[in-house]
Amino acid sequence: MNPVFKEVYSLDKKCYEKFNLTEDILMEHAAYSMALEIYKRFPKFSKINIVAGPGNNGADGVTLARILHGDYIVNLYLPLGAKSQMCKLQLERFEAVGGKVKENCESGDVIVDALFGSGLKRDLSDEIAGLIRKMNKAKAFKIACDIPTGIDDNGNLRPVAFKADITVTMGAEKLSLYSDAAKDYVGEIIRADLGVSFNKYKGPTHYHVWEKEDLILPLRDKQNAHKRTYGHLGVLVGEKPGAGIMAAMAAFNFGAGLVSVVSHDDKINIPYEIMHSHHIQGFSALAFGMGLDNHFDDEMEEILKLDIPMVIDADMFYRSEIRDFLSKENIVLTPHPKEFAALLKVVGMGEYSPSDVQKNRFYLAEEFSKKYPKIVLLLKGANKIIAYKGNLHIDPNGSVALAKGGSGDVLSGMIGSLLAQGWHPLKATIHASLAHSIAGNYEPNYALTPLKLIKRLENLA
Ligand SMILES: NC(=O)C1=CN([C@@H]2O[C@H](COP(=O)(O)OP(=O)(O)OC[C@H]3O[C@@H](n4cnc5c(N)ncnc54)[C@H](O)[C@@H]3O)[C@@H](O)[C@H]2O)[C@@H](O)CC1
Ligand SMILES: Nc1ncnc2c1ncn2[C@@H]1O[C@H](COP(=O)(O)OP(=O)(O)O)[C@@H](O)[C@H]1O
Ligand SMILES: [K+]
Repeated sequence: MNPVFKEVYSLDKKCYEKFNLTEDILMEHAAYSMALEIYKRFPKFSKINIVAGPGNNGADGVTLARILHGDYIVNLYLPLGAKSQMCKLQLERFEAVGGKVKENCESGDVIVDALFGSGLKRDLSDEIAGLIRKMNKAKAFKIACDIPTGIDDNGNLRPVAFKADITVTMGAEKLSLYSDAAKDYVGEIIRADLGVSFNKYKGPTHYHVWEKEDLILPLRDKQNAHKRTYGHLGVLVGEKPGAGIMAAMAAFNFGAGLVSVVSHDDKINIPYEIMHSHHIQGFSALAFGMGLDNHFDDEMEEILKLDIPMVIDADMFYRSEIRDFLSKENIVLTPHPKEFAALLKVVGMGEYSPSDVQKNRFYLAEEFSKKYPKIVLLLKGANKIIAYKGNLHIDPNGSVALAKGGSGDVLSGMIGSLLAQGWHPLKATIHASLAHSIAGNYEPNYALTPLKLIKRLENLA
């Protein structure tokens, strides 16, 4: 688990004021970290193109040009000139070691984007947007300095962005690098430490990114147990029975001792290992909403009174009864962006389109979580966001192979399974999410199906 930050200006400031470091020292470390990535990957005298902007992101790029000059063929291009004091100073130093600024972005083995970083304030001009498109088309290894140019503080594109193979991010990882929109642009994210240990540099934060290595599986650690030791999940099945049945199958494969589907349809076809119940009593956790439509409306009051953990999904976010569940303990909600927009409307938090939700994922998840601190919210997407008590936990480990009908039903079943096994709702949601993401990394990436995904839960240990 790694802390991430909305901004690092305050952390840089601490370096100057508390640790008596200077901008020059921080910048030297920033540039040297990029140089190391080039030394590691490319032989001497490879051709390195550095496109630098007018501010301190550009200054990082010019510093890199000076470090590499003599070992590599360095082409430094400054389409907007040098404006900040540091950028001008670094340019003098580059020229002092014999470097010459080029008139154009040339072809080469590496392109470094040091145009704009955390100072990007408005949409890029047509000229710079065109330059970035050209850089993206080049057949070169692409390095973004701090943040790929064009990605703003919220992780949105303005209106294009540099498509990096690696992003060397300065001081600490920024939240904006983990938006869904940024996922196709950041490449591998590498943190550069700026002259002090990260443990000294970092500060308190509400944002954390979870890594594959953090996964905890529901491995059984004793022999003296029986099926009820591992809980009994009930899954309500309604209009589209497949959704609930897949959730039930996922829950059984992820360790629940017993799984029942609750359905009023006597002819429903369910796998042999899953039980069929007509009643909503007797479970240690409940999962519902997937394919439910308006079924179980007569029983909703009885469901509300149950004192067991619940994972609620899909169709429930369009129903006004959802409001009653938000003051309960041990509730997990798993909307995708369109369902989250519906939920925000139902609870009176505003009218948003799914694309508004995507543009403001972090903000809206955080606001919802502050308003409903008892609820664990999992907002689905390319990078899943799990919000609890105003803190955001991000799971960026999933792949596009999961973009298939039924993937979300499997996730709800997995969360329900851990809830039934007695896990705290936050822990259940984070680790079900990680397991779902890891199992969802499948090649070829068009061929994953929910049943394969469920089967792959067997190979995570
Ligand atoms: N302590 C520091 O200040 C450090 C800064 N570092 C680097 O400095 C960067 C931040 O530097 P700055 O604050 O100078 O910001 P940037 O270099 O990202 O951009 C600032 C400049 O771009 C202009 N600008 C903003 N949006 C524009 C647009 N759409 N079109 C044209 N011009 C635009 C601004 O007016 C300003 O001149 C970081 O991303 C990082 O790379 C690192 O060297 C580490 C230390
Ligand atoms: N591009 C993607 N990259 C990573 N994960 C994805 C991507 N698209 C979808 N997912 C994941 O797949 C699941 C899809 O859920 P959902 O949209 O509810 O599907 P369904 O309702 O059909 O089961 C979510 O967990 C989501 O985070
Ligand atoms: K950049």
